[in-house]
Amino acid sequence: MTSLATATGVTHRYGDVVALHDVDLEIGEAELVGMLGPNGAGKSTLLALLQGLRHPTAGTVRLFGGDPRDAASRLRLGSTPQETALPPTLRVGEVIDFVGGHFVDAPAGRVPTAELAEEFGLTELLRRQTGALSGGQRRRLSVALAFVGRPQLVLLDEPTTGLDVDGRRALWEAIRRQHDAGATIVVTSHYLEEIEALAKRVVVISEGRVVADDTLAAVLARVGSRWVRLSTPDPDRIATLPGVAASVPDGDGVAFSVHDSDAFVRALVASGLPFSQLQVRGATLEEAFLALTERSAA
Ligand SMILES: Nc1ncnc2c1ncn2[C@@H]1O[C@H](COP(=O)(O)OP(=O)(O)OP(=O)(O)O)[C@@H](O)[C@H]1O
Repeated sequence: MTSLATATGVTHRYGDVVALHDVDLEIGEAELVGMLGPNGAGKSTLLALLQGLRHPTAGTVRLFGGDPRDAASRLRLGSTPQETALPPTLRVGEVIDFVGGHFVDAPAGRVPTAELAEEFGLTELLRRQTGALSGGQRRRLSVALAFVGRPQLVLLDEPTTGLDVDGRRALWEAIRRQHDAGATIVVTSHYLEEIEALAKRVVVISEGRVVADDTLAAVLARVGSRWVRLSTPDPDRIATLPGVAASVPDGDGVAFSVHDSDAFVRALVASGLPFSQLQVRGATLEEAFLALTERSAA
């Protein structure tokens, strides 16, 4: 795997606040990495270090093999911070031209304005001043700008915050297309379904530490429990079967949290207790996220 960005033994302090503590992270070519963590976990700080906006208190950060503070190391990097200020009197097309102008001599050149606008659903807005855009339209433009220099690595900090459901899905599609076309992407989000929809690898950060870094499937499997949902007139007796950790009402049925769903189903059948419409499912990313972040905070 070719490494595009690495953090090795990185600690970052803001005065007394330790925002990151001994973090290791490697972003390889062609990855689409989802970064999750509660508010204040350290995600934005890590992205700021990877793009040379901050320098670690301890440890090493490399971008394309160089120091991210050197402009030359950042030529193949695109990013959208959590908040962007756009010049309000410039038109959308002018802003794209302006930012794109920085990349005309970049190794891969720049994406033509019309093409970028088409990709991010901005074509109808090219002549509109950015001050007259809605919050969602501004966000779409900010994300589009990250891609104007045909970057090899793109860091997106909460790209879809403030977008409605359609806007969010449209942006996911655009991000996926950019990834399929070769871009390596790191995306932070508070929307777990966004990470589930986009990411192949999930990095969970809690209180400045990486508490999970694995494939989405492996992170889900880290939560050892499964849910067995069924309809029954006798939920209380089923809840006393061996291996049941919890039971909660679920629609017109009951969901039982168990560690070994096969053993539970065998015990259920052997018990002779009545049931119907049995379904088994694994943990959701939300459950995995809560379990991982609670465990690290404990
Ligand atoms: N400029 C700063 N000065 C002082 N403390 C800061 C600064 N920036 C961040 N912090 C602190 O560092 C910690 C990590 O913040 P960071 O913004 O990296 O978290 P985050 O995971 O991106 O959070 P969120 O999901 O809320 O955006 C927090 O405790 C935050 O208050």
